[in-house]
Amino acid sequence: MSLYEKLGGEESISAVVENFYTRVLADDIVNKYFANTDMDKQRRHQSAFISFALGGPKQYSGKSMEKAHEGMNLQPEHFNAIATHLSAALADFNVPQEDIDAVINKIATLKDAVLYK
Ligand code: HEM
Repeated sequence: MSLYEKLGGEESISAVVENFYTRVLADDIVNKYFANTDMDKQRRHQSAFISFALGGPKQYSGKSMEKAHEGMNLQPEHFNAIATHLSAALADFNVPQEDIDAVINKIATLKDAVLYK
């Protein structure tokens, strides 16, 4: 069973995304990047992406990771902050640590695509 299914599907994923974004927007290391972002649009994108990262049915059809982060020159500290907030959000929903580790490992495969663009 995928982690997506374990969490209970789309509704739970939306709640995780909501929790995740509350954390991101409260964090001065990363929140400045979202100052001019339409957060509803961003949430939809992230929701689709996270569904994919957790093994859900939704296909992400947005921009490539390189294009999505072009001009931001993101650094490892930003990536780590985002990963930490995602971990904490999943922990809030009682996701077991080994499942959280698997999600973070999957997300980490995108590091090169996202950083220094
Ligand atoms: C594996 C890590 C990451 C993933 C999977 C990811 C995923 C995404 C996706 C799917 C989008 C939407 C692209 C679109 O508009 O179609 C996006 C946009 C964005 N990401 Fe990330 N992201 C990651 C890391 C980061 C980090 C570390 C930051 C740093 C703060 C960041 C900041 C942003 C911002 C600000 C936008 C919106 C740009 C705009 O206003 O259009 N992302 N990201």
